[in-house]
Amino acid sequence: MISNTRTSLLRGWSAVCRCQHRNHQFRTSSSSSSLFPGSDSSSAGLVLQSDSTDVYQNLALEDWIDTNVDLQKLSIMLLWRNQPAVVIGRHQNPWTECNLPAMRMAGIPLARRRSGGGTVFHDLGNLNLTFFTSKKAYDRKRNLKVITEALRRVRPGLNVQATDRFDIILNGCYKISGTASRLSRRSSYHHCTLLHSADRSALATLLRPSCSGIHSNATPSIPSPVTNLLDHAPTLQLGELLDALVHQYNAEFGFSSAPSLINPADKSMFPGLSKTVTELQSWEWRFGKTPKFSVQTLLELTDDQYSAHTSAQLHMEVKNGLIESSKLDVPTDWVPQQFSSELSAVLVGERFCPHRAAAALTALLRSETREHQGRLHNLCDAVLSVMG
Ligand SMILES: Nc1ncnc2c1ncn2[C@@H]1O[C@H](COP(=O)(O)OC(=O)CCCC[C@@H]2CCSS2)[C@@H](O)[C@H]1O
Repeated sequence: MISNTRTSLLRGWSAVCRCQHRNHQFRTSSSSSSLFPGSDSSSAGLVLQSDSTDVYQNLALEDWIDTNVDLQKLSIMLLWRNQPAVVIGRHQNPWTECNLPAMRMAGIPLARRRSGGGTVFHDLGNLNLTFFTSKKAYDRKRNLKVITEALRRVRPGLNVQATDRFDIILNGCYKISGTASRLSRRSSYHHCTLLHSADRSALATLLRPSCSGIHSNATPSIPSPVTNLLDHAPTLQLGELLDALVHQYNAEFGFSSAPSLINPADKSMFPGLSKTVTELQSWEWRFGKTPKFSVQTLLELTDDQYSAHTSAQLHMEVKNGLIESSKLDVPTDWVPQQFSSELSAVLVGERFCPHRAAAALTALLRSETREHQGRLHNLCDAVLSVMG
């Protein structure tokens, strides 16, 4: 087992070496021992840049490095960007954190990362930086200093500061960077965002709750006013920013690494990574990992045929993303009591997901007489709308 991991690790990283040499980007030698210094050598630093913009591949790449690379003597700064995506923290509830219907409509994926903390929006105007070190060398303040110093270097007029909660703010109040981290037994990574030119209106639209009435102790996000660097430094191109970050990382830690472009989809370089991608994409990870929660909400019901309306009370318990119990109180003069009970019963065991639940309800509706169809459909729609 150990030798397998080690073999693939060496294979993977000598491939990084090969790629560096082909591009003449690296000054160091191509032997894997220079990438994995022995116990007597001093620590080394690498700068990597992912050429993927797929959120799952990039999160899996972080995971791969964290598990497969010996970070005791090697620090890495990984730079990466994603196509539009919403990234929630490990212990968060996607239904309270993001606008799932709007994301579905726009084809924007939801990703759950391994680290804790709040929900952020990514697109190509948002740069992500991951700082990998040994647990001993873990130092978020110093990593953020790399960013603030790099910004001051390229645009001395920018007023940027790291805060006590490891955000970076501009002009004393606008957030440009958010932080999260993951510590394992011996290694650590600290990752953060940097808003260069992200779509702020998409950010505001997508980071809204999908439904109200959810009670849980999932980690809530801490919303802040955000801004883009480009709005304050209109000539600051991403390339210039990247160069400054690489320069400052090397200067801060005494390294001399030029960035290497890596492709997380390269199976020979990152064996096993695609399995993590599949896991990160799964419903079970993205939604099923949500801490247990309950929904208690009022449903507004209408009957267009008779211009009538009423309200119903819905109470659900959701565990591992699955409806564990459901209780629906609808006035009995609105729909027969039996239908509300059957509706609740049919949902138990289903995913708290409008598609799955809709399939279950369609079968139930088919078995009903035409008499109440309008109201029954409306009731089912109201229940489904709660699921985002
Ligand atoms: N991209 C981005 N950058 C900075 N701030 C953001 C961003 N998107 C949203 N926000 C704002 O931050 C809050 C959430 O703040 P909160 O402090 O709750 O959470 C975070 O900051 C988490 C940062 C995670 C960084 C990881 C690095 C690589 S993968 S994701 C949100 O409601 C918005 O107001």
